[in-house]
Amino acid sequence: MAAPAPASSFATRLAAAVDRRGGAACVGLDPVLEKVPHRNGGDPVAAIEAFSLRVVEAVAGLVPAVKLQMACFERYGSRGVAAAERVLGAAGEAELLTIADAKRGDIGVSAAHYAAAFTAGPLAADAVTVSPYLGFDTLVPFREAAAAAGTGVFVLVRTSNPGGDDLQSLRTPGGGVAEVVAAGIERMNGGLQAGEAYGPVGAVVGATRPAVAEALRVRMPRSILLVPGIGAQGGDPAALSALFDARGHGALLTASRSVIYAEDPAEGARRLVAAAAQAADRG
Ligand SMILES: O=C(O)c1cc(=O)[nH]c(=O)n1[C@@H]1O[C@H](COP(=O)(O)O)[C@@H](O)[C@H]1O
Repeated sequence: MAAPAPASSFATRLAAAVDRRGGAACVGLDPVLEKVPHRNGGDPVAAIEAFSLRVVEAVAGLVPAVKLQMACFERYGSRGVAAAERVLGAAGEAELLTIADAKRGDIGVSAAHYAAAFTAGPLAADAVTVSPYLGFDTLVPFREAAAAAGTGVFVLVRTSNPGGDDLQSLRTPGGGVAEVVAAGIERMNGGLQAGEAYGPVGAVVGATRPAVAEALRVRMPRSILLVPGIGAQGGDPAALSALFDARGHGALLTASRSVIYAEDPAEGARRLVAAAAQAADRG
């Protein structure tokens, strides 16, 4: 028997959340012990968890989504992962959509297990980030798990870091590497459900190269773009208008350090939402 269809897709829930909060902004939870103000008696996991929960509380009701940087939790082993589970749970309860920024990428059965980890069970999130460099077949388990669960997958296409050029801009007979990845993602979103503008397979496109991001938008009309690189990395939200559709959907601007370490993270979140709303308005 076929699995029951999910109640609603990630794209639908994200669009509703963006409309509710007024802008397509995501706060990145990247807690780094040396930067968190309270050390919880020297227990690093307790400190980063408490900090993350405070940020979740501060930004709930203001932004549509949060993105948990799994590395910041996994480095502490099982206790860190347990903390990530609790932070994801708290964010979900606060009606924030959650993105597990895990950047996974592996073959066959390993990919299926990674996909299961982030769509069901204690680490389940509304979306997960993945790397495409082992080939498109490795993305299929993520797409299938996401389509079945009503969640999303964000594939790295053009990253925001300076070294993103090293591989992603290499030329191939089929175009630049990022364009080849974009074409593969576009194929994977084929067959949208009725009334849906975007499929379950989204793309990570850095804000630090707005013209490149714009060109990639055109190549992936059915992908939600997750856009890091504003704030601490210097990207300008005003340069990203073309990534949004006429309804202000289709892209999600994400920033971590500039919000969570702001004197008032709630104010940082409000500013981020306003910047995203302004960018989308001009789109
Ligand atoms: O996948 C990501 O989220 C990501 C992709 C990318 O191209 N660049 C990028 O910065 N990120 C992540 O986005 C966050 C950026 O943090 P800030 O620079 O502090 O806003 C970090 O968690 C990065 O790992």
